[in-house]
Amino acid sequence: MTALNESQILEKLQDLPHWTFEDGRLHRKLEFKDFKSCFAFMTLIAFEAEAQKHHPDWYNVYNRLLIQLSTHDAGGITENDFTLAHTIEKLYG
Ligand SMILES: C[C@H](O)[C@H](O)[C@H]1CNC2=NC(N)=NC(=O)C2=N1
Repeated sequence: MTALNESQILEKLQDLPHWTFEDGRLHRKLEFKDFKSCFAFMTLIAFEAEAQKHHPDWYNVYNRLLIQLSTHDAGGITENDFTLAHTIEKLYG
């Protein structure tokens, strides 16, 4: 899958108002009630990531989660990142 250029990325981000494009990755910060609900959500994403064969880079501190999406194989952002980002938004509700 080919990497999208910056204007394509910014256009697609219009549909993802909580996401930003930083340091070559799509970023989303999420906050939960506590660690348990955060980790439960990470588990949901993990199963979706397996199904999509596309996996997030992420960083968790207690109830906070930073998700950073990119396509390692393409060295940039691809449709796969946007598909996973939309899945994450849907699951977060
Ligand atoms: C073979 C396997 O599908 C690939 O290595 C997948 C796995 N998950 C992946 N996830 C992400 N974020 N980028 C990739 O390039 C990638 N490649």
